Amino acid sequence: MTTVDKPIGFGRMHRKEDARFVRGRGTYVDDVNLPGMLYGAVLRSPFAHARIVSIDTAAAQAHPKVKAVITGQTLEGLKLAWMPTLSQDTQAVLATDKVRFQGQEVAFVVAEDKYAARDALELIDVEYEPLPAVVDARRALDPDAPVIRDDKEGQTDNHIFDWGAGDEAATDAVFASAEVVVAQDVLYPRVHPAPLETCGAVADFDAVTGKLTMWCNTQAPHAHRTVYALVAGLPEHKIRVISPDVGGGFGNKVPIYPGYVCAIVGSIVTGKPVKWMEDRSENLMSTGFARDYHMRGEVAATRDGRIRALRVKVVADHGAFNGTAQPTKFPAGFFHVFTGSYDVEAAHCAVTGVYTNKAPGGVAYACSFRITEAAYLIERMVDVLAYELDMDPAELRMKNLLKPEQFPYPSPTGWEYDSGDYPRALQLALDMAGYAELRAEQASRPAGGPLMGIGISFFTEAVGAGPRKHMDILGLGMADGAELRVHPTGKAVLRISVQSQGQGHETTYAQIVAEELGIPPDDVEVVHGDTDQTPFGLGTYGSRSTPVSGAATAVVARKVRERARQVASAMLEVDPGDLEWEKGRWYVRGDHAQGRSIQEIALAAHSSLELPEGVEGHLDATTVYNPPNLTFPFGAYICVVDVDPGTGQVKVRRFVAVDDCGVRINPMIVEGQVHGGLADGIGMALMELIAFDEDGNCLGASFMDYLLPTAMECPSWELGETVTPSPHHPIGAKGVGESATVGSPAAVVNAVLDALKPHGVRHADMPLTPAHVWRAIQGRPLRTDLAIT
Ligand code: PCD
Ligand SMILES: [Cu+]
Repeated sequence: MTTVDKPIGFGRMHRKEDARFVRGRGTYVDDVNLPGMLYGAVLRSPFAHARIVSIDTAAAQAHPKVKAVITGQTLEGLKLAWMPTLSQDTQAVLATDKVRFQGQEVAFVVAEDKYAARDALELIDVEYEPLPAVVDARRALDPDAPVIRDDKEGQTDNHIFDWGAGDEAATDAVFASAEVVVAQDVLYPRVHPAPLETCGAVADFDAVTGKLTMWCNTQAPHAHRTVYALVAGLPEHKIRVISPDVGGGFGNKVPIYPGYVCAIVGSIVTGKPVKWMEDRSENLMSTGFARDYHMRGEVAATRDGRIRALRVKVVADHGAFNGTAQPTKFPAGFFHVFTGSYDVEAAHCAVTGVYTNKAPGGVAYACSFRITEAAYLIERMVDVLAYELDMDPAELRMKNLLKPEQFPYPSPTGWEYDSGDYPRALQLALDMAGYAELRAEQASRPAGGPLMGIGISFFTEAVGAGPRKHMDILGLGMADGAELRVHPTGKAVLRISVQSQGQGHETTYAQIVAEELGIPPDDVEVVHGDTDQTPFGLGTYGSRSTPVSGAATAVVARKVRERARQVASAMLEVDPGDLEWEKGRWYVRGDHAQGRSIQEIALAAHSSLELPEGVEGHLDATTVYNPPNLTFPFGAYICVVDVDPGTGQVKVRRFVAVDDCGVRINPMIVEGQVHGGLADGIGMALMELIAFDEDGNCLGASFMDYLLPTAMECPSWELGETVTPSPHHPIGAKGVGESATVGSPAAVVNAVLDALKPHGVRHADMPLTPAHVWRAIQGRPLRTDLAIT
């Protein structure tokens, strides 16, 4: 496929930011070096659960290069020992009373260089009194389970919340009369977003001006600034958060971590800038994990394969502090989109959140708040039903998919899917895969030999949070601002509140301006990631940038276009109503030659030209976009695997992915996003797992144990597309950044289990490592999340 160098608008344009990235000239947090800068390091708990008896910092303080040692006690004096989480819980910045997970922050050393800071950690003497740990979420509510959050008044167990959606009575009624009911326990194990760049910050507090400048690789600079203002009591206008180039976020860089607060305190107490960068193990052990949902799904159906109702119960492991990032009203995120892409009579889910002695998180790792868990569950359950009915999983899906004429579709759990043509996408995927031939190949395999499996998944996402009426984070509404200014010479600057972590926003947002105004994308500079330079907005996660900020960009460009019309009417001395727009130019209706380009108009807007009453001059506009609904991208995925029954080794032979994200701004970038997510899916389905032993020791704290997929595990992707524009989005686009991560794990797992069908295996949990597959074939599947089974 060809990549056009310079489309004026949508198209396969090379990424503008790559000019600096491929030359190694990006600026990441760790590239920020300030005069006199000091370095911080965190002392972490070796225990999952222990009382702190004493902390002796004298020897560390005496280290010649150490400038400060901060403990929970220091912070208590500043009322900073605890901070609010994004789920209205509290989290220890540095532990005072107890440590509650292995790797928890206990002390912070500030020194002249990073080596001295790390050395001094070993000089701190902490006396711990170990306590029994809660490791298994399903045991967290046992009456004899140790209470983890005894810091919280009135908390006498490990219960966080109960939440449900749908109509329980109606669902139970359908189940009571159903011809077929299948039930299955399904685990979505704890995984980690594992961005290549770990989390970090440089805090620079200027005692003279009282201004704090915080370089931090956050996905949500404005939200962070507001929270710092609230937590530290600093005036918000005296805080500047700069999120420079970010080496991957994947939800890991949404929360505020104790290290950030410590860097700020370190800078305040030393009067010097302080850098804190975590290492790989710290990132995997202590920052926001994802999933950890213990689900029980039930399907009620007719014998001929009509899905009638769904019932789900979930125990959600939130770790030691409820630090889940999601809109306030939704403690289980958007999990209630679990009815997926199917037309069901009734559905109900009940989710119970519990504390365990594990790192806090539950971040939306490529999943728009628990949508990945939901999509995985329903797609696994459909295959369990197919197994039970001995029906072809493609046929079963076709039979139950929503029909195009049902949109906008009100779901039984309260969503309104904006648009879709599901059968078309599934048919395209089946055709691309050559489904009938694959099944024929499978049927012709001799028994006892190598196994082959074909797995299908169909997913619907709800992305673009969100309408202010329903969605906020810590009380902050989820609308996003945009400002566009066209300079006298026709070049433009767009300022947006979202922040790219590799998605290519500097290119695609310039393309949206180009599409709407006809200014070449190279002439549009996109400014983001700096709270002093950009309008307020909640940041990039949940694939919300295109649905919200992309819409804001189109709207603000259209406002500028209307301003340009007024100026053009003065230039051409005609009524504005007699002007017609074509990309980049206003012209007189009926006289195409009489017109002015957007660049000519920009110059005139800054000139001495007499402008009509009420037109102020210059060419700029601002807007705040509050989306009317989320957007609902969808897709059909087919995975083909070969399984060696002797070793349990799985090889992904082919992967067909048909995605519909509405109008594509830059198809090349969209395909790159899909490639990344498909690799993610293979990783989670086959390799990735943060496991714990019975004492709560984290067993996956390096890339030797936490296995990431590489090109070796990935086939050459086969991509297809359909385009169903979002009816409420100004350019018809839907988010896509997370689609493939949401949709692909089920396709891989369904393929492996399809291969194991001759061995009578109906279900096995991720990750399907060789050992686990081999045991499943022997009829002895493992609990994958615990090393103790
Ligand atoms: N239709 C359409 C859509 C879209 N697009 C494009 O694509 C991209 C993406 O988008 P979206 O979907 O809107 O998304 P955003 O918001 O931007 O982003 C976010 C996402 O993104 C993804 N992807 C990526 N990539 C990279 N490179 N890196 C990173 O980090 C990342 N991450 C991941 C995640 S996870 Mo979360 O945070 O968990 O919630 S969420 C997420 C951008 O550029 C845009 O513009 C286009 O073109 N078209
Ligand atoms: Cu931050």
